Amino acid sequence: MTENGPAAVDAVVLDIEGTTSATGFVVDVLYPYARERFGELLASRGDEPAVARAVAQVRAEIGEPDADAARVEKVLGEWVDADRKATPLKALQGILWAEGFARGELVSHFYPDVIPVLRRWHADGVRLYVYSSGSVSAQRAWFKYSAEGDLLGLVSGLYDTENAGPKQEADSYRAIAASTGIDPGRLLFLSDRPGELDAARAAGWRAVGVRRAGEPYADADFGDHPQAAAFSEITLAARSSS
Ligand SMILES: CSCCC(=O)C(=O)COP(=O)(O)O
Ligand SMILES: [Mg+2]
Repeated sequence: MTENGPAAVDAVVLDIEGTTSATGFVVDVLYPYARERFGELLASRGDEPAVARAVAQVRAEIGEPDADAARVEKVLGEWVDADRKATPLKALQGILWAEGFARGELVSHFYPDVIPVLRRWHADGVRLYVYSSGSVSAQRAWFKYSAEGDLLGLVSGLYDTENAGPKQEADSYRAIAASTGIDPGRLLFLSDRPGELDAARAAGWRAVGVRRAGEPYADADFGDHPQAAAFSEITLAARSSS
């Protein structure tokens, strides 16, 4: 499909799960990796500022200010089972995943069509950003430890629900646009979830639904959003210096 908006695209903002990468990998590999390590993290590293902060957020969210480590671990497990994109869960997962990637125990997954297109867009001067429910720390590791090596040089910035806000709210996209300094109409968001596409468009962005066979949202109603089954189907309008 061709992205035929009124102006050229200056930057593409990428969702990860279901868009650049397989949900199956996240659910079957990453989730168990973190889940097996929550107990040890909470028991032995609870004083680390990032851990303590996330634990406080979990306690606040469940309305149990005195919840002990075992109770917090149980809640985290329930959130994983429900695939809740809760910010403190993502923060704790991100700590463990980043360490696993750095140790060589994890290698990120990208669909085969993605990296060649990201390299081409980057070479063409299109800026690339990430906006995922996965924490910034997890995103950094995801792009650094891919099967094709370190891809962080392609990426100009990383956004998550902590620094930008929930992915189904237009204000989050307004905040990202302001942070990048790019006109919203020249930002293109790629995502597998119609609710995220709706929010981006409500903020004045362009949006394309990435609808990959076998992904959980492949059969969802994408309304009138343009759609693509792979990045190779997305052609950005020619850019000019004006
Ligand atoms: C490296 S991000 C790990 C994936 C994850 O936990 C997640 O929630 C991704 O959700 P997305 O917003 O990218 O669909
Ligand atoms: Mg997604």
